Amino acid sequence: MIGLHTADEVRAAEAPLLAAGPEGALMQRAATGLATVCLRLLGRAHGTRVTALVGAGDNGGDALFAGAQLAARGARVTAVLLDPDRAHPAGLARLRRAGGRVAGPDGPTGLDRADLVLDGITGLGGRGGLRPEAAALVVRAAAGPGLMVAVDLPSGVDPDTGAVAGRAFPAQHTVTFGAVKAGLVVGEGRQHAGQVHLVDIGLAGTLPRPRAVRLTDDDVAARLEPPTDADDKYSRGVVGIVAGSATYPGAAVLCTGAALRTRPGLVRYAGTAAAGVRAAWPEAIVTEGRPSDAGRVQAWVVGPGMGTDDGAADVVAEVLATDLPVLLDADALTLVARRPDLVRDRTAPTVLTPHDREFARFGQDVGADRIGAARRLAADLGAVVLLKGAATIVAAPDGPAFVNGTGTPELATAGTGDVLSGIAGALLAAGLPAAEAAATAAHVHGRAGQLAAEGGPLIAGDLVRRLPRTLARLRRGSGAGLGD
Ligand SMILES: NC(=O)C1=CN([C@@H]2O[C@H](COP(=O)(O)OP(=O)(O)OC[C@H]3O[C@@H](n4cnc5c(N)ncnc54)[C@H](OP(=O)(O)O)[C@@H]3O)[C@@H](O)[C@H]2O)[C@@H](O)CC1
Ligand SMILES: Nc1ncnc2c1ncn2[C@@H]1O[C@H](COP(=O)(O)OP(=O)(O)O)[C@@H](O)[C@H]1O
Ligand SMILES: [K+]
Repeated sequence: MIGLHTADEVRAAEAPLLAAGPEGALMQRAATGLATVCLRLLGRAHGTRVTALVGAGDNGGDALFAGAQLAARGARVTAVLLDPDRAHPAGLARLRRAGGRVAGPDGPTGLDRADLVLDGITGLGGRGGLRPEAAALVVRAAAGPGLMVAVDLPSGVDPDTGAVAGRAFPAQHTVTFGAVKAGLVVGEGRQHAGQVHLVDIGLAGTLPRPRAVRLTDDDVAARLEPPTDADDKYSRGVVGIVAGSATYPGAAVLCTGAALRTRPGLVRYAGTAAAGVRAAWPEAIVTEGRPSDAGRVQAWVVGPGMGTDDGAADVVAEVLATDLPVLLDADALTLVARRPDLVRDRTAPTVLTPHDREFARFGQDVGADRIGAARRLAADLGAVVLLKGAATIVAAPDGPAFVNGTGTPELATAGTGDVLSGIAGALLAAGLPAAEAAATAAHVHGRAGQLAAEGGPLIAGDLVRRLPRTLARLRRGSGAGLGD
């Protein structure tokens, strides 16, 4: 698992190391790591042109020291000082000694010919939207040809939430120090961070247990155990699905197919799309009746495409009255938003899987702090909330939140959410704790999307078809060609 940390946690972890000295040692580690990544990205230093945007804090110090290292290897480095009187003195001296040039924002910045731009305007100390002069420099940098590399985090991105107020540095790479900041992997911060490179500056022993994490392929593989000799179709977990309608069987077909393809022990379907499901998936056990007619299951998935009429409301209430894990999606979310006590009163686990508009039906917009928003709704309802998005969040009333790291924008197509529900339902039925089932499902779903997108634009059914291969690759190990 990769820990995702806040600015305060990183600062607290740095404190004892700073106190133990020697002075500047941490910054040297950071700058060396930064210069090393830049060299790798440039291929060579000699003859390249680097412009470092330098604010008045230690983030600017990192950029100056790294710039000095690149200059010492033959790069033509220009440091653009936003606040010349306050630029990190030792870093500035080192850059000058190494042959680097220094300019103000209105001087010869070299941005129009740079091979690489280092963004050292603000890091952990940045607050609110970038000030006008910094924002203008970022616009000029983005218009130039240089590879955009953020120091610690893109200036203008909130380190904890990923919120961007106004403009932020649109990095292609972010070299971050000591720990991955949560703001780099969620919301707008994720869009601005590009590829994140973590430089070890020795904080591992002093960082607290993270309040947010990202699962790796290996973490997920460990939660996807294949069947053993001792298994039978019941022992692998029976999932029950209530979705779709006679007129719109699509959601039911996708959801049932995804559950079958994730953990094909047994899938039961109850609802008015029975004919469509039966035709698509003869392996499922299908009833036109109510959930109570379906036979025994270990977890329910309720909602995709089922409608919001009184009949649907009754079915949702019936399922929530069981003592089984229940996943609520789509129309079921609309219904429980009107009667949240149906969720609050449960003792068995409940998972809600809203996108932003469905989330808002519970009374508050998601806003810029997506992890915080998911946590708040989870605490309010006493349930697991999977908030969909480019980086899907899973939060429970307690324990760490999960920020998903897989997926592709190609997933923004109708029906992919129905597939996610089916995958998650199968993992719930298999007995995974609710938050882990949801987070594992989001990871698998994203990997299936990446695999499907290799063949061009995808439709939701492609995910179902790719699930067996996705699961096989994950189980074989992360070196099996499903890179980030
Ligand atoms: N501590 C350590 O040992 C290590 C620290 N490390 C590095 O230090 C970084 C933290 O440095 P930091 O604390 O000096 O703050 P930093 O990110 O440079 O920002 C402060 C500057 O930004 C300015 N500013 C603020 N908001 C702004 C805005 N909206 N728009 C424009 N400007 C704005 C603010 O201006 P002021 O308010 O003072 O006028 C001030 O000048 C950290 O991210 C990592 O890179 C590493 O070397 C590892 C070891
Ligand atoms: N830009 C994007 N990048 C990555 N994943 C996305 C993006 N947009 C949507 N997704 C994913 O696609 C799925 C869409 O689900 P949902 O909105 O419920 O669709 P539907 O209701 O049509 O099934 C979610 O898993 C979401 O995380
Ligand atoms: K920065």
